[in-house]
Amino acid sequence: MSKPVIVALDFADDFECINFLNQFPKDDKLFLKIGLEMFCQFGYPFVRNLRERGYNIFLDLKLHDIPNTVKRTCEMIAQWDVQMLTVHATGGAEMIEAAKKGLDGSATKLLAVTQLTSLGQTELANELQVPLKSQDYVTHLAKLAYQNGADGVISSALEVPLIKEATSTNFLCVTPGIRPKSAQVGDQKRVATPAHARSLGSDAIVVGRPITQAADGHQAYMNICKEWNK
Ligand SMILES: O=C(O)c1cc(=O)[nH]c(=O)n1[C@@H]1O[C@H](COP(=O)(O)O)[C@@H](O)[C@H]1O
Repeated sequence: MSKPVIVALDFADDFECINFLNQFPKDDKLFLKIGLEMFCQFGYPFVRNLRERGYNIFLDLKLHDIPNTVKRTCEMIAQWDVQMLTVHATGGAEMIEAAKKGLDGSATKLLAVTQLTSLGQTELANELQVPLKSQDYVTHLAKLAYQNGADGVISSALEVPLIKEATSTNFLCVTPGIRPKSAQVGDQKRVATPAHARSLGSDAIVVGRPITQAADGHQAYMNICKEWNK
């Protein structure tokens, strides 16, 4: 699969979401992220519906619980034929390993969220009381995820070269916090443009509002793809 631009479907209702998708040509097999907002409202039937329409799905549930609970949840999700699933790396080694075991036999890639892109160095130090530089914390969590069977991580694009060096070039780095030059940064702290993310070695970028809230979502998507694939 070529390196995808994953569109984060953070919509308040499914009608708005389907209208958004209808702007795209039918044969444009998008990679879509279903996150907590839509999953909490529409659940598995919504995931199944989009899979049946031929979209690739990144199910972003950011699981974070005791190993047994996460394993059993992953066993269920393993039946859903989604391409990617997230857990929080801070759930620890045993939890990551349990998640991977739960997905056993499926093609679903397990991605561990490191430091959310909405958290910067100040929040890490003051709120979370983590006495590390952001890049070291992210790299540490990526190594933990790698050593315990995850297929990759979610990080900002800025940490990708360090993660690849500390793990493997094949360890997937999927990066949200993407903002084209003209876009508003909003609640994101560690951001990069599509072109910068590409040059840093991201395997896929996740983009929400710069596409979903654009006046012409399809055009915004095309512009980002063009910059990403340059
Ligand atoms: O796991 C994620 O996808 C995620 C992790 C992270 O660290 N930062 C982050 O922004 N995300 C998700 O990526 C998307 C980014 O959306 P925009 O900020 O609108 O582009 C949202 O759906 C977030 O839930």
